[in-house]
Amino acid sequence: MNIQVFQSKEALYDAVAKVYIDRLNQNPNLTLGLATGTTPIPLYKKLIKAYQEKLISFKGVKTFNLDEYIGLDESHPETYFNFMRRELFNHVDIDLNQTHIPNGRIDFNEAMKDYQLLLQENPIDIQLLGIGSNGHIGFNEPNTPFDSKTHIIELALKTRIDNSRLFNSLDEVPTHAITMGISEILEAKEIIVIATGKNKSDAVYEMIKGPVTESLPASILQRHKNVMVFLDTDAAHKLT
Ligand SMILES: O=P(O)(O)OC[C@H]1O[C@](O)(CO)[C@@H](O)[C@@H]1O
Repeated sequence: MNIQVFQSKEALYDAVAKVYIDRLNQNPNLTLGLATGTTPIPLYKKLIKAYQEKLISFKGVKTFNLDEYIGLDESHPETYFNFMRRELFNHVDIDLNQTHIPNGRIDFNEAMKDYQLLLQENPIDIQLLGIGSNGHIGFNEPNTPFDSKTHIIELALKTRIDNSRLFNSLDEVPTHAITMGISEILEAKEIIVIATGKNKSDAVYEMIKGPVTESLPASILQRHKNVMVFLDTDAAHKLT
């Protein structure tokens, strides 16, 4: 793992954005694995700015998101479908037909099989990951098998509590989600993990220094050959 710690979030997100700008200039037809949550928002803002400054284009880019809630109305602002349009897709020149998000509103078996097949056919060049405070990646909660493919998961109470800040109440946070599986995440040629804030420091420590165990899903990243981890000093504070 290549681990970088930054004194400011500004410097951290500038560094991550630079990686994307460089990679997109090398290959304008990248297949990107994208993430939601609070963590990637500053990166998406920087990529929108880079697009506006004509440093990058998304015309040839394909995207695959990690996950989607189950049970939210399609007009709900917290569906990851709506999140991605609001935070990135509506502001750049991406072809929306080339953007993919697991579908939380159709028959579960169909949704899982469709996404598994799509991922098999479209190898991901760079997978972006945040990390849950319990070590989840995508919505692969603790004790998800490392060999899992896209599946339906019951969200951990910790995750629902963490994410309740974005809803009116804990009751409104969905109990289930559809998520890319861990084995599919590991297929990406390159993985970029971003973590900021003290509430991620335990999970970050276990991801990097802990044993590789299904009880801390992000620990499997120790076995991937090409992982870059971008941390602020709060998220990194247990490491030294
Ligand atoms: O970035 P946040 O909001 O702390 O969320 C952590 C992780 O949990 C998820 O929301 C679940 O996939 C990820 O998208 C995110 O990386």
